[in-house]
Amino acid sequence: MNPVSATRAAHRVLVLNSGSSSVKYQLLDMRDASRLAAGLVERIGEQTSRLKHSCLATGETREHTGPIADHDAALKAVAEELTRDGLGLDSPELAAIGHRVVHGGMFFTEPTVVDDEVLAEIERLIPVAPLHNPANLTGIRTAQALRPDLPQVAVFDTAFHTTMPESAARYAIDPKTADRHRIRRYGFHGTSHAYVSRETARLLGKDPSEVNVIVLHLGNGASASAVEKGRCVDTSMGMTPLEGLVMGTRSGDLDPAVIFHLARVGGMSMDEIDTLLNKRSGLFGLCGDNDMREIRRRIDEGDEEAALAFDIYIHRLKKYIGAYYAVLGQVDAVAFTAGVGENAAPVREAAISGLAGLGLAVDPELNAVRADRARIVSPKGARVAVAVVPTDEELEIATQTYALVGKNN
Ligand SMILES: Nc1ncnc2c1ncn2[C@@H]1O[C@H](COP(=O)(O)OP(=O)(O)O)[C@@H](O)[C@H]1O
Ligand SMILES: CC(=O)OP(=O)(O)O
Ligand SMILES: [Mg+2]
Repeated sequence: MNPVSATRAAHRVLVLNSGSSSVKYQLLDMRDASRLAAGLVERIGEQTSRLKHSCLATGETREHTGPIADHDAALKAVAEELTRDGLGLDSPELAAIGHRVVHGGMFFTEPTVVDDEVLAEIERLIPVAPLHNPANLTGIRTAQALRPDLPQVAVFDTAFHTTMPESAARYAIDPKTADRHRIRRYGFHGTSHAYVSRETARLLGKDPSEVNVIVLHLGNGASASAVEKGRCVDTSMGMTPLEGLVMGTRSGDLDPAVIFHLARVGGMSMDEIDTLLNKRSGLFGLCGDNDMREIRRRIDEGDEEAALAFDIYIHRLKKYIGAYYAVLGQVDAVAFTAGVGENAAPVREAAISGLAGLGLAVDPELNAVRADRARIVSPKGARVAVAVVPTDEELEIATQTYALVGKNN
C-alpha cells in the first residue's frame, strides 16, 4: 500500500463493468483493497431484469426482479442500493469511478481520465465493438451526471495488448485497406490477462519480468494470450471479440468464406450473419446450452450432442495452447481463469491431456480441489506449471483508477 494514499480523505473507488446486457459493479476501499459492496444487474432491457446487491460491511444481500429498461436505469438502481447501505455516490470518500471500456483501439494504451475528447473517441470505436462500447458510454455518462465533480476513469480491455508486435497484430491483407478501416488485432479481456499473468508470476515466486505465461480466460467470452516477461505478444481475439476460441455464444475462428457463402448461397443478411456468429454460435449453437455446468451434466447423462460441443471447445483450446507455446518458445506456466477456467476441472484436464511432450500435465487430485485461491494443479516438479488463477477485473480496474487519480492529485 502506498502510504500517501492511506491518508487521503477520498479513498473509495466505484468500478462499473457494463456489458451488453449487464452491469457488474464493486465499491472498494483502496487503503486495503477491500470490497465494501458488489453486485450485478442482469437481463437489462427485458421484463425479467434482476439486480443482486451485496453489502460486504453488513453482510446483507438484496435481490430485485422486474423490468430495468436500459443501462442508465440500471446504474441509477445501483446508486440507490449503495445509498441504502450508507455508501451513496454523494460520499466525500469516493475518489473516482472506474469504467471498463472494451474497445480502446490504438489510441488508448493506458487508463485515461475521461473528458469530451475521450468520450468522442470511444464513440468513434462503436462500429468495431457494437455490443460493448455503447453500454460503456452510457455507464460513463450516467456516472458523470450523478457525480459531475468526480474523475471518471476509462480502463480499456485492449490496452494490455498494445505491446503485440506488428507480426501478431496485423492481418495478411493490404495495409492501406487495413489502416483506412482500422482493421487489426486489438485483443480483449486485457485487464484480466494483465492481472492473471502477474498473479501467476507471484504464485511461482517470480517477478513478471522473469516468466512466460499462457493465459486462458474462459468465461462466456473467452480468449487466450501469450505473455512474455510481463508483456503481451499475441492474443486470440482480433479486431472484435468474435475471433479465436469457441465461446458461450460466439463461434470464434471460422473460414471467412463461410460469411460470403451464408450471404450468397444462404440468402442471409449481414445483420443475420452477425447475430448468428455472435449470439447463436459457440457452445450454444452447437448444443443449445452455453453454460459449461449444464453441458457437463448432459455429458454425464450420455448426451452425444453436448459431448461433441465439449470436444470442439477443447480441440480449439488445445490448438491455441500449442500455438502460443510455439510463439513463446519457452513457457513457465499455463494459467486457467474466469468462470469456466476457474471452476471446470474437466475442461482443464481435457485441454492439457496428451501434452506431456510439452512438459504439460495436470495432477487429477490437485485439479479436483475446489478453491477460490490461486493454485498449481500440475504434478510436483513439472517442467511447466499448470495453474488456476482467479481473475479480478474489478480490483485491477480499481487499482489502475486509483493510481491514476492519485498521480493527478
Ligand atoms: N462450477 C462451474 N463449472 C463449470 N462452469 C462454470 C461453473 N461456474 C461458472 N461456470 C461457467 O462460467 C461462465 C461464466 O463465466 P464468467 O467469467 O462469469 O463470464 P462473463 O464474465 O463473460 O459473464 C458460465 O457461463 C459457465 O459456463
Ligand atoms: C470482450 C468480451 O468478450 O467481453 P465479455 O467476455 O465480457 O463478453
Ligand atoms: Mg467476464
